[in-house]
Amino acid sequence: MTSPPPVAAAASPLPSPLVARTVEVDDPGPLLALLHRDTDAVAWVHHGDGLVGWGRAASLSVDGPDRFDRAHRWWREVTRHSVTRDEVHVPGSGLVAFGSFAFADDGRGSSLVVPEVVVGRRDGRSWVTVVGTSISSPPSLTPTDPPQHPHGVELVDGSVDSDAWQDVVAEAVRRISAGQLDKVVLARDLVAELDTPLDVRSPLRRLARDYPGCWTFHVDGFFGSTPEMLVRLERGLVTSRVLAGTIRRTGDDTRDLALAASLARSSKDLEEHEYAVRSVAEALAPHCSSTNVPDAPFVLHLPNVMHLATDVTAVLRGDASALNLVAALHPSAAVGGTPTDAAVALIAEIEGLDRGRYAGPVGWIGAEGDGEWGIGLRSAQLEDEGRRVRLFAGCGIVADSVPADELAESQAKLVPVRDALA
Ligand SMILES: C=C(O[C@H]1C=CC=C(C(=O)O)[C@@H]1O)C(=O)O
Repeated sequence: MTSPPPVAAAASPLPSPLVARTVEVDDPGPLLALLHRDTDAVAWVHHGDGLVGWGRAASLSVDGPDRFDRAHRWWREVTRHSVTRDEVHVPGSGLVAFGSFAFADDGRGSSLVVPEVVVGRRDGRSWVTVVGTSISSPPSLTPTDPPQHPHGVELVDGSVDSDAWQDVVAEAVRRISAGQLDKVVLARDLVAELDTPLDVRSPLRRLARDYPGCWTFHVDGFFGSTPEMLVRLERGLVTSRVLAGTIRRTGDDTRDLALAASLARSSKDLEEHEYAVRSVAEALAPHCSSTNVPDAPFVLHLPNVMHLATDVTAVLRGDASALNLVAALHPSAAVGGTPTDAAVALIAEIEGLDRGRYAGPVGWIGAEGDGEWGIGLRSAQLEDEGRRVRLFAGCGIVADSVPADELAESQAKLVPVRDALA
């Protein structure tokens, strides 16, 4: 397929009009197996369904406090000037953009990408969308060469070592006890040094296999498998899966059930969770009606940890897009804290980590404004052309938090990506 020149960036003129065509295809098999190495591969996969894509028909780099609004405006212009023929008409067919955004207002690396080819599957239907400046035929969809698995991986401390990180947590507990704030989420990183550049398809496949109930993603060297859905907007229905409050699994089912029950009763975890749910419900309120927030959380079982979880649902009022909702919701108290401003300021003051896109929104948006945006957790960032991978994990800190327990919890949250690189 011929590649139109990439059209770019915040300050540049709008991209030339795009032509998108979606056709239904036979089931192409595992979506991640269609990705080539060294392409602009993007992925968003959940229980085998989802979207993968490659190539760049258009893209936007956008940083700063108004990154979501600018991305929304750019996308609205791109879609307004595009011509789409969509024979499938399901969420994710037609023109879509993938994106990931920095956690912090001064963070870097936020972008939206419109791939040249997107392959999707949902509820037994599969499709391919081809995007360019003229109509092109869909490519044949066959599994590519298998990825090379990483070897010679060495894990070293990241920005703050584990002892120093416990001191940071203790400082946060002091600030909370002094009444400066109620909750703050503090993160740490580990660095994996590799002998040869990472073929990101390898950890992606492992993550999708081992964490099928999470959303396995990749955009521009940022990848992971997140259990937390910041917001999904589908035909006017808004859903958000809020997670906060964690207990590690032991691998013994009977013991894990007892731990799940203790998590559901833990006042420390319930408090942490309540802040996160409230932040989401309050952020959705101006955009939604009929918001439903269950009275009590359920326990979400993942292979490495269990979380307190609440599924918030609402009906969209007005014409907000998924990116507008992302702008309203980020950072929720699952990754920032309560109150938000005090928590974000404390993170910047004491965390000692450049989060990059960790804990920022990652997902996709369709031409009508529908989309799915997770929180970029259980995630990692490729650096030095894939010779280095930075892994991230964070924990909600409240007045009763114990630094050593938080360190152990962060280690459990690093397991998905660590194992995927093993
Ligand atoms: C910040 C992270 O997790 C959040 C989501 C679920 C549970 C959390 C917790 O119990 O602290 C965190 O709020 C992370 O995985 O890096």
